[in-house]
Amino acid sequence: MSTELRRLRNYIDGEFRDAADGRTTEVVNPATGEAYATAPLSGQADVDAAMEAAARAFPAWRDTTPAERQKALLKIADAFEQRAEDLIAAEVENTGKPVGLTRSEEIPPMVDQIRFFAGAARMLEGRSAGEYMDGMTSIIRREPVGVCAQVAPWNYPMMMAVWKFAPAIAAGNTVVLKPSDTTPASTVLIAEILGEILPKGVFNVICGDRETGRMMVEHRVPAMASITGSVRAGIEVAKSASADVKRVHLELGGKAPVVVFEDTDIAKAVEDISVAGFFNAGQDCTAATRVLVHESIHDEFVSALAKAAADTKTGQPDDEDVLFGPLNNPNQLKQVEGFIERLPAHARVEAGGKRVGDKGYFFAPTVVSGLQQDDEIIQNEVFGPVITVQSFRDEEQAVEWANGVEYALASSVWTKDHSRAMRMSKKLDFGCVWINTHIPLVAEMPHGGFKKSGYGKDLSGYGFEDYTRIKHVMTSLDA
Ligand SMILES: NCCCC=O
Repeated sequence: MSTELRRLRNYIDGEFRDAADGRTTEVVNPATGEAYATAPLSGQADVDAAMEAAARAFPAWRDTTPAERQKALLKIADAFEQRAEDLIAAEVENTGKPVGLTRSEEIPPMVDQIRFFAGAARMLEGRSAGEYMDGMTSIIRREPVGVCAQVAPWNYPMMMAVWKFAPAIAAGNTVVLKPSDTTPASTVLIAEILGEILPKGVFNVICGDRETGRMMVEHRVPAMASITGSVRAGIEVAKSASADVKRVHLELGGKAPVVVFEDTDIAKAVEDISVAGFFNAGQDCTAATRVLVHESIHDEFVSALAKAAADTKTGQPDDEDVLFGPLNNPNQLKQVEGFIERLPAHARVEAGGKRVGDKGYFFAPTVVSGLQQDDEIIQNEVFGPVITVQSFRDEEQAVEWANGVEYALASSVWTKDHSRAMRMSKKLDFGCVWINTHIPLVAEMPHGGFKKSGYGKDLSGYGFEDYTRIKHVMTSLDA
C-alpha cells in the first residue's frame, strides 16, 4: 500500500499554487532515503507569474517607510519564534539534521538575523548632502534595487532563505526565492509565515530544479540575482545575468584552511576544530576542512583529531548524542565517497572514510593525513564530514599553502602569539579570518568571499547595502 505524499506548493502573489503544468518532483528525507513530499517542478509560466507578482508589488513596497518595513520584519522574527517547532520539523525532514541542534544552533541566529535587518532598514548611510560645486547641492538617495531573484542552497535551507529575503525586503525590494529541489519544505513554510505579514507579491517562492533557477536569472524582470551554491552554478548565473547587466551576488563555497601553530593548546584546538569540521556533516562553506599543522606537533595533533573523530557520532535526527546527520542527497554521498576512493597512495585515512549504514546517506567522521598541496582533496570542496591534515614547516609555507586554492571564503589561525595572529590575518586571502576559533557568525559582520568563492556579502550592513542602489541627486540653488 503506498502512503500519500504531502504536496508542497509554490507561493505566488499571496497564494499557494501547483506548477502551471502540474509537474512535480519527489522530495526525499536524507535520513531515511524515503520520499515524504512532492514539490512543483516550476517552468516558465510559474517563473513568469512569480516575477510579474513581484514586479506589481514592488512600487508599493519600495514606497513603504523604513519604520514600516522594520515593523514587518520584527513581526516575522516573532512569528519564526512562535512557529519554531514547525520550522524545525520541516528542516529536519529536508535535511535529516539533529533536532536538538537545529533548535539551539539555527532558530536563535535566524531570528536574530531577521531582527538585525529590521533595525538595518532604518540605518542606511550615505555621504552628507552638501555643496560640492558652487551653486549646487548634491544628495545621495539609497534605493532598493527592484525585484530580486534568489536561489538558496540545500545545506542550511531555512537560514540561507533568511540571509536572502531579510536584507532584500528590509531595503524595499520584492523577492522571488527558489529553494534547492532537495530541500523545499522549510522555505514553503517560510512563505506561509511571511504571507501572513507581508503584502501579496512581496515574497514569492517557486520550487524547481536548475532549469527553473536558470529561467529566474535569465528573466527580464529581476534587477538582481543572488545565489548561494557551487562555483559552476555561480559562473552560469554570472554569465546569464550579464546578458542584460543584472546585478549579481554570489556565495560559492569554500575550502577553509585551519592553520595550527606549535604554541596552540592542542586539546582545545582539536575539540573546536573537530566540531567546526564535522558540524552539519561538513556541508558548510566555511567548514574547518583543511588543517595545516606545524610539523613539530603534527603527530600529536593528528592522533588527537582521529580520536575526536572516532568519538563523534552521526545518526538519526532524534538521537541527542549525534553531532551531525546525513549528507543531503545520493549525489553528495557519491561525491564524498569518490574523494575517499581516489585518495593518493601517500594519504592515510586516520578515522572514518566510509558510509555508515545503508539507510539514508550517512558518512562517518573522517580524518585524512599525509596529504600534499596538489592533491585533489586539498584543492576541491568535499562538502562532507572529512578533515584533511597537512604538515607545514614555517609560517611562509603555511601562508602559501593556505592561499594556494581557488576558494577564498573563510580561514582560521591558531596561536598564542598575537603578532603572528595579526600577520596571518593580513596575509590570509580569505573573506574571514578567525583567530583561535572557527565557524561562529554574527549578524553584524559580513559573510562572503574572494576569488572563486564569489562576491557580495551576506549579513551585516555591507550585505544590506548590496540590496540597495545609490542615486546622486544634484540641484541648482538658483532656480
Ligand atoms: N555557517 C553558515 C555558512 C553558510 C554557508 O554554508
